[in-house]
Amino acid sequence: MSIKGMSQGLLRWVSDDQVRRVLTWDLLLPAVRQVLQAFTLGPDHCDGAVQPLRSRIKVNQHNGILLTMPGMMAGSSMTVKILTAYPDNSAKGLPSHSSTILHMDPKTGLIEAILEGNAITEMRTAAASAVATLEIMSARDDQRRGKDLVVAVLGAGAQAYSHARVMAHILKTDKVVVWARRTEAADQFCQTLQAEGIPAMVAATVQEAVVDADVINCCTATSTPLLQAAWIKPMAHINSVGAPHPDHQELEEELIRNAIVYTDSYNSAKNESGDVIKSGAAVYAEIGEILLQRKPVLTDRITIFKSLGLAVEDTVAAQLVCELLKAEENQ
Ligand SMILES: NC(=O)C1=CN([C@@H]2O[C@H](COP(=O)(O)OP(=O)(O)OC[C@H]3O[C@@H](n4cnc5c(N)ncnc54)[C@H](O)[C@@H]3O)[C@@H](O)[C@H]2O)C=CC1
Ligand SMILES: O=C([O-])C1=[NH+]CCC1
Repeated sequence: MSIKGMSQGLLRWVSDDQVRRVLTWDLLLPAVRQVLQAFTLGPDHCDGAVQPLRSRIKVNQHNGILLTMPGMMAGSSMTVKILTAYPDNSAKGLPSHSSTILHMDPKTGLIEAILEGNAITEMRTAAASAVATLEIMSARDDQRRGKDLVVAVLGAGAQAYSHARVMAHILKTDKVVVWARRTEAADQFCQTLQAEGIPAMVAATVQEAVVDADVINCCTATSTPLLQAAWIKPMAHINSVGAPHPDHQELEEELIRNAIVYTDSYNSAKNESGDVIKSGAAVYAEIGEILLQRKPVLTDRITIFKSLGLAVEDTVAAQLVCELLKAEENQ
């Protein structure tokens, strides 16, 4: 849909449904791979991304958080995402996260599009986990010897769904084990995945879900550690997307301290990740450094991708969606 806007011409309005219709993993994964590298290259490189640490307002009265996330890709596209996270909303039947992305033309500064940001947030976060997983698990190929992988997904919210879907898309798996606090939510999640042809099954406990897993996706809104070292196979890989706040944790301290820790952004990890800050764990590399071959992939222990979320992931996803919609209109 378009509306007459301040930008003289037509201002595009893009809904989450439109994003879900046009954005595919095959288009998004290479774009997110590129943006993880651009982020590591940084603002002084001609192909680099510009992204300050996001601003964060705690709404203490209502247990909420307001994040503003500006980002620019090498002078070619820029966005600001405004996102609120209100975990208590779920009990009221409201979405826990709500976001909008303003997409601007860097040549003029004019706003070209306003996008609902929920579908993009779900998909680009899962895409970043997928890029990290592929990079790390392909370095582990020897240990797997071509066997199907067991995938675990913890949580049954927006991120859990997108992570289950992207993992089934990128990995050879015959078992996706899901766990959620509420049994009905886990059952519903499992049935939805099965209907999409994903071999899902429900586990009764976190331990049961992760004990045989090669790839674990921790996608809950917990603020206290959920995942324990003793339950996890020595060569497992963990994508940890929850606990993106300095006072939240989803990983037992011993687990993250003894693992090889990758992240999307050192700056975000040291300022925003309770898992990193409270445990004092060392972060080995940004995934961008691995993709740029600045550091080797280390896999001799449990590996963790600690994801905080990059504004420039939203930038490239929004840009891609706008291009796809324009192309559709010009057909
Ligand atoms: N790293 C990143 O880029 C991003 C991270 N996030 C974070 O990922 C997490 C999940 O996000 P969404 O799926 O969008 O949220 P959601 O509200 O849709 O789902 C949250 C899930 O966690 C479960 N949960 C809540 N408290 C729990 C607890 N104490 N123990 C176990 N399970 C619990 C809920 O029952 C639900 O299944 C949140 O912490 C969110 O802030 C969200 C977007 C991007
Ligand atoms: O990057 C993102 O959009 C978010 N990270 C944590 C909550 C939302």
